[in-house]
Amino acid sequence: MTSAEALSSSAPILRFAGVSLGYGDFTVLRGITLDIKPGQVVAMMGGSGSGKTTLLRGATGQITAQSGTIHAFGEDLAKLPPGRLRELRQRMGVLFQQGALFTDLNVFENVAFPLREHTRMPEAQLVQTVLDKLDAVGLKAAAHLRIAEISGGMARRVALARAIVLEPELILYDEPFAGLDPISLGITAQLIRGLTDRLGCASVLITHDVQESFAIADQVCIVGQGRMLASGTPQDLAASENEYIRQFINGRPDGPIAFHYPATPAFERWLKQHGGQP
Ligand SMILES: Nc1ncnc2c1ncn2[C@@H]1O[C@H](COP(=O)(O)OP(=O)(O)OP(=O)(O)O)[C@@H](O)[C@H]1O
Repeated sequence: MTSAEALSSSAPILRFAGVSLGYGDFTVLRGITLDIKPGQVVAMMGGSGSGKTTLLRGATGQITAQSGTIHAFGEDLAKLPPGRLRELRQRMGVLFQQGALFTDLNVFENVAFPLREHTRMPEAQLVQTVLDKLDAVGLKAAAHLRIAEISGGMARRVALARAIVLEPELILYDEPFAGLDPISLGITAQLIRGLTDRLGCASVLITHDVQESFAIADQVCIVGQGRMLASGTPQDLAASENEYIRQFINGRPDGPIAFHYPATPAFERWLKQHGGQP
């Protein structure tokens, strides 16, 4: 069997089937169907407020589907008792835009933190595991530094090492490239691809960066207008004739992507209460 065949035959880590997601009576996204398999890097793209973060919240079970089903590791997230959901979440690494490192701990202890919290790993093994993960992000020799002593780009990489220290099967990245200089951006993209291949995990990234994500992704999904507008390989999307996709890829300000935030039922109620004109 080739690796491509192995990939296509393996069970999905994450499966969205006809999913609607939203908050209260406001539906952000409808009809989302998506399979993410081990070893895949999937880029989630879309305009501001299109629902990318909402999709991640659905994947971690933070919000439940308004309709349809979301399975992670083969389990229906809506049917799991809270304890079981917590166990599943331990198989996911989440990297938020603000890495939120502990400023009172050094680099090493920041990465060691999840191991100390969730495992009883002997100290010698823990030291080696943490150094290995720091090595994977190129920061082994920074282990002893305080967080105040490292740069913003380094802090991102420490947060990445911490997100992978429990060897998650699914890693969710919220805008991993935001605010990085072009070199750090390329390094981070290659790191995400390399870690996905090395750990055999799946990586889902929310990103606005067309160039870097197209360079490393197996699959790109574009959300907008309350649905999944397109999904396919970077090559498929680059060749698309669809206006929205073209506008998105080329970053043009004019086109079908709306500038105005759409009115929601909650806004209509608020406006009425305040006597504003629609
Ligand atoms: N906790 C919440 N309660 C109610 N509405 C929310 C909540 N979080 C997000 N929304 C709404 O859901 C919609 C999608 O937001 P989301 O954060 O998923 O967008 P996004 O694509 O990640 O945007 P951006 O790229 O600007 O971060 C927006 O209209 C937003 O106002």
